[in-house]
Amino acid sequence: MLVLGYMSGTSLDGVDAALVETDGARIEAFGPSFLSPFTDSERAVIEAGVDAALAWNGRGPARPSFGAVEAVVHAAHLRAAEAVIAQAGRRPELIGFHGQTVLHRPEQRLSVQVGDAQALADALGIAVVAGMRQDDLAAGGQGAPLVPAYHAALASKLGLGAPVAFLNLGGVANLTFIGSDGALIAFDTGPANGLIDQVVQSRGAGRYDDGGRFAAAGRADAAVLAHLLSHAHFRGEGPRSLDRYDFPLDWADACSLEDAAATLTAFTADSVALAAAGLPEAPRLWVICGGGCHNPVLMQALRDRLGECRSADDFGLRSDFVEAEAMAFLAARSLRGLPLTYPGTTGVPQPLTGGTLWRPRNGSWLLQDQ
Ligand SMILES: Nc1ncnc2c1ncn2[C@@H]1O[C@H](COP(=O)(O)OP(=O)(O)OP(=O)(O)O)[C@@H](O)[C@H]1O
Ligand SMILES: CC(=O)N[C@H]1[C@@H]2OC[C@@H](O2)[C@@H](O)[C@@H]1O[C@H](C)C(=O)O
Repeated sequence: MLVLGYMSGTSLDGVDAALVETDGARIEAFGPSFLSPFTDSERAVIEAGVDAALAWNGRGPARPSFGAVEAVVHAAHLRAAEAVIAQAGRRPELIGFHGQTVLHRPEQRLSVQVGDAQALADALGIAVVAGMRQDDLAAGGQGAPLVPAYHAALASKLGLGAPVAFLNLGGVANLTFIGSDGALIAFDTGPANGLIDQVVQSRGAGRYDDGGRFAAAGRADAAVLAHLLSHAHFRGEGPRSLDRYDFPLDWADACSLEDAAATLTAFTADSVALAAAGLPEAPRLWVICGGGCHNPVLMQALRDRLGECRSADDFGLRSDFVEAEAMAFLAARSLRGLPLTYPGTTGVPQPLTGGTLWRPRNGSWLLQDQ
């Protein structure tokens, strides 16, 4: 069936939408994709929601209202749907909806994605699967990362020999390892671009380190790097999944933009290398997805530490839409009751399905037999 997957990631650039033809077991074909960018005022609304969520932190006083964020998220998803449906000339039968993460606190069994799945189903007249992190958290998993099942399906579709790793470089970096015995291991390795973006934005120098030009002109500060790498996460004491806001940035005020960018680029690469060192086998190939694969300085830093690293685009994939495609694939799995998460991915005790199905109250429900 044709499924529309959505992802609005932690970098707050916009909503990614991608169509995938899938039965939830195999990827049959890729349909059109579209990034619906947030306007500056929409992004400001989401940032205010993230700030409110961080101040609340999952503990009293009362949970803040995310109504304004919900409205912005909803509008951007409708724009994205309109674009991909027009390109495909066909309507999807199902939607996988992630929503906008404003807070991720797995130790409190809490991960907050803002969005109104019922409103989306009603507006588009298409059934929506949402809340794919929630059953996993309730069962003692981390609720993230969710994409490994899709990475495994991609590895199989492309015939990539194991051991192989996928690395997503968004705000946070998450890795999926597929071992030669078929083992699936996944976790967030540390930051990817989120901290770099924060420093660049705080200096009024754009939204991100375009092409890695600031990092290329700076020098990594070894003392700061050692301090950052002493974080509990890298001693295996932290959770397997991270929030974009989990690492300190106070030190950056004392650095030039270039040196801060160089230090943070090295931090991302070093934290992936630390994760790689703990894997049961060294991957013979790293497939890199997410916005970070457009940063040649970061890609070179990874190659220096890991060996063969290739952008997902080199395999005919769409590096910027892998997460959105994954949400489509997972929605189809959810509908069939197939596992979304595994002990080796989120730490859930057994392979577990998840997600809630929201049928449109006013439109045609195309999957009536399910
Ligand atoms: N040309 C480029 N040069 C350098 N960095 C880039 C470039 N293009 C994108 N990026 C980086 O990629 C980021 C966006 O990546 P992506 O869209 O994968 O993140 P996300 O999906 O929002 O985050 P997450 O996966 O953590 O939820 C940008 O914020 C920027 O840091
Ligand atoms: C809570 C949350 O939204 N986490 C994101 C974020 O972005 C990258 C990394 O951190 C990953 O854990 C996750 O997204 C993808 C889709 C995942 O769950 O696999």
